[in-house]
Amino acid sequence: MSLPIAPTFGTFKIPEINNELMKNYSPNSEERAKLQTALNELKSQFPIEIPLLINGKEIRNKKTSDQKNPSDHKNIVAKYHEAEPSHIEDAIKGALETKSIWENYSIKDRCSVFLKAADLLSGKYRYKLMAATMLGQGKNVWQAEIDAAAELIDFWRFNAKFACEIYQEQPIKNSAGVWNRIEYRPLEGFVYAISPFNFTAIGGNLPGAPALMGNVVLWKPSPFAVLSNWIVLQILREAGLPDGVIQFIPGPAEEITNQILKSPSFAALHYTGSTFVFKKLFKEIGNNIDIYKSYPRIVGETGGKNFHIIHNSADLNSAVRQTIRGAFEYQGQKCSACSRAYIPESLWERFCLELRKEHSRIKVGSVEDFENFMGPVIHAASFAKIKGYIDHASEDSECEIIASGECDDSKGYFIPPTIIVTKNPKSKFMVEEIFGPVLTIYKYKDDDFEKTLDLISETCAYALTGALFASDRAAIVLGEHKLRNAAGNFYVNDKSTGAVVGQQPFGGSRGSGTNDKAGSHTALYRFVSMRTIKENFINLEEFIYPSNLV
Ligand SMILES: NC(=O)c1ccc[n+]([C@@H]2O[C@H](COP(=O)([O-])OP(=O)(O)OC[C@H]3O[C@@H](n4cnc5c(N)ncnc54)[C@H](O)[C@@H]3O)[C@@H](O)[C@H]2O)c1
Ligand SMILES: N[C@@H](CCC=O)C(=O)O
Repeated sequence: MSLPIAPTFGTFKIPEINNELMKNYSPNSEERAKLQTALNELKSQFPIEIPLLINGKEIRNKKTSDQKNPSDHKNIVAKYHEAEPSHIEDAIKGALETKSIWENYSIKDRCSVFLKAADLLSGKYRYKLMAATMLGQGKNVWQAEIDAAAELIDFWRFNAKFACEIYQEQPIKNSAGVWNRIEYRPLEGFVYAISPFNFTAIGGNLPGAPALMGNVVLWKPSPFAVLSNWIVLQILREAGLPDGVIQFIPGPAEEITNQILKSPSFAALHYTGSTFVFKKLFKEIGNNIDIYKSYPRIVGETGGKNFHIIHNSADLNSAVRQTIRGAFEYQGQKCSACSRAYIPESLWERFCLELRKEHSRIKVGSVEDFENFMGPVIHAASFAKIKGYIDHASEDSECEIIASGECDDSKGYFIPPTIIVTKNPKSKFMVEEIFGPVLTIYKYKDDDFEKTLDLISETCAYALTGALFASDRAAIVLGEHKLRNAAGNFYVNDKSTGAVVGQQPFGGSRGSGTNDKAGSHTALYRFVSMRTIKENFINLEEFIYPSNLV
């Protein structure tokens, strides 16, 4: 393809951007019927073969791996081809060649690709991508709608708006005879995006956001989300994304990453996943620093140990229901999931009673049965890890399990929603990210509300999300103040999950990430390198300053 030197005769204004309207999938609704058809169609094609995509070419390698349906692990959703070193080499070379083409697309053209992709997803591909997310990643209908439809559409549309606003941000002063300008250059080199299994939207955003800003990207999807991520890429291609802008390279994470991080042209990491892996990559990038042409940007959103604190002035019924949603939706596999809760002594009996009552209404099972509030956890290792925590709690003298059920992996990886009461606020159940449907609660004395706020902030290494439930304004003021650094997303009388793009920019600090806020201007700034241009219109006729005169 030749270089599209396309002058734009105008400064264009992006169409008005709003959040995608959620569909509700109630019985007999049109959307429920369409989703059911998409599920049937997709299942009839299993296992779907997924190639690598490098420079627009689909590559089928001898080495493949399977992505399983976590609701029914004998059911293979996809067989995906794995990248080898020669593919990574080609992907880097091809991306760097494409760079000079893509970065010459105007912002209008780059935005148009993503806005069109959002419209394709809102209509033509909505149910297909939801079906892939349900069957491949174990989300029920509601969770799939939130993620694979609404959130990804919002990421693409709002990022386009933010990008246009960033471009408009220009120096506020010009001296006489001078025009100062700021250019938002894409990074020199390529961006490496590594995405997690748990959000199809994050899969689409990690390579999408840097690409929108004019970068070329190598994208390594999670092995447990390859199918949905592949469909995301097809949508972007249909929307006009040129070949080579996003190279799709599933495969062995460590080998692929080691090779990529040794390239002198590595310019940025856009990562979402566990804290452990992110720290490892951060160190590796540091160790390789002399190799790189520029200092790489490192953007990482990682784990959480998110809290709910209930003040004795809270609306108890609402706090209980928000806690059920926050802790157990998508089986607690949101980085934002509530996994520790602090309840005042005066509300303890009623809170526990209500919590158990609501817990008994939770249905767990295959995501194809729309009645189920919870589906499976993602894979066998996750099942074993979470079950290990529950087994441990059942033997721990400081713990009591007040609600649970049978862990059953005979067909799918099903873990019951589990509520543990602990006497030890620093026990592993209050400190470690379990990433499953396990909520641990701790009783505090009403008079110790302030001390409990300090305890929450000091308990663990994470600071992603948290929620305070209270009607007493003084308690809200105190909580907001004392928990300032305990969560990057802080909610008052709402659950710890469910950030919406354009409304609650998302991310945490401390061990939870670099807090660059997915779905915001800030995240996009990380993928540009500003150039200041000063143009002088007045010729200099004398170099001596008045102060040099005697
Ligand atoms: N803060 C956020 O915004 C956010 C959002 C979603 C998920 N998460 C976190 O992600 C985790 C769950 O997702 P997951 O199970 O996919 O995480 P994970 O860390 O197992 O995997 C994330 C990605 O890293 C890759 N990876 C694994 N080992 C690697 C290595 N040695 N080198 C390079 N890449 C490697 C994986 O293949 C995957 O693509 C949780 O900790 C959760 O809190 C955080
Ligand atoms: N942004 C999502 C969480 C993403 C992490 O898994 C939320 O706010 O619940």
